[in-house]
Amino acid sequence: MLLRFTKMHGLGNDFMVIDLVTQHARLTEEKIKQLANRHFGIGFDQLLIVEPPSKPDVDFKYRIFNADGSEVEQCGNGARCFARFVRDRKLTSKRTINVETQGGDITLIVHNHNDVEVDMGYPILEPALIPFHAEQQAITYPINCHNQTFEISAVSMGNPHMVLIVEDILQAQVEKWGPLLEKHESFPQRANVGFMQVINSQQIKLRVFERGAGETLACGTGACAAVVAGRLQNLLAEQVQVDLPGGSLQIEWQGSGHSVRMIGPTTRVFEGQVRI
Ligand SMILES: N[C@H](CCC[C@H](N)C(=O)O)C(=O)O
Repeated sequence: MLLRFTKMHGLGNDFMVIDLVTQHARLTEEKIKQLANRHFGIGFDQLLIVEPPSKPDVDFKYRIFNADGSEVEQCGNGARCFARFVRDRKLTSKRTINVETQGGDITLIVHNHNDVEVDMGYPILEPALIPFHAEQQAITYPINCHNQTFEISAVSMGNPHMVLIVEDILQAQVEKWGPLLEKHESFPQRANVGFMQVINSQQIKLRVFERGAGETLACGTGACAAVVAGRLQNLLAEQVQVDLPGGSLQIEWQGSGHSVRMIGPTTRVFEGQVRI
């Protein structure tokens, strides 16, 4: 069968977006990995799937699969593209869209044709819920990896993140430590690994080695997790500009008891059809 899709990105974190509201298909893990392949398939960091809601009070179900085929709980850059997609495809005319994800319900607010704001929900710091092997909240917490000790912060935005502070983002050995830390045994469901350089209390630079996708040009949940980790170490203000290799996101977190809000752009690259 032929499946329609849209190729999109959020600051270079790129997605294949499929509407399974008006189309029907069952995609296996193997098929997803094939579609993700940048030489033999469409190529993407994540596959985003739009499904009808499975409960009241939400407009859609939002499912996310990494390039390695693993289904995951949350994708921040993808959430912005999701909002643009469902409006462009006339699946809704709403500007405030509630979606359910495995990582919890989030609210998407379409301000204009480009920028979308996302209420990403509350950060999760309880180790058992991240999940992370520690007795208490891990801000910061020493972990050993191949005889090197890292002071990390463990934060979930519905998906697990570890955040570590570096002096110079350009000197950070992301390609060496990213794959090792992603699979560190203290994160039983693996982790997204954020390397954060604090420029000042309102600006950071961030690189993220993503679980199941490798280093991406941007990571929305990673930006949220980094701001939470920085604020809890009294390094950051409530509103932070997060400079990623693909561009900048505005993140706001007023502190515990508040959800994390993200604003950033969305880009539609092309429409396509693929035989599956
Ligand atoms: N790799 C992530 C999912 C995608 C997150 C990222 N692309 C974002 O914008 O939040 C994970 O395995 O939890």
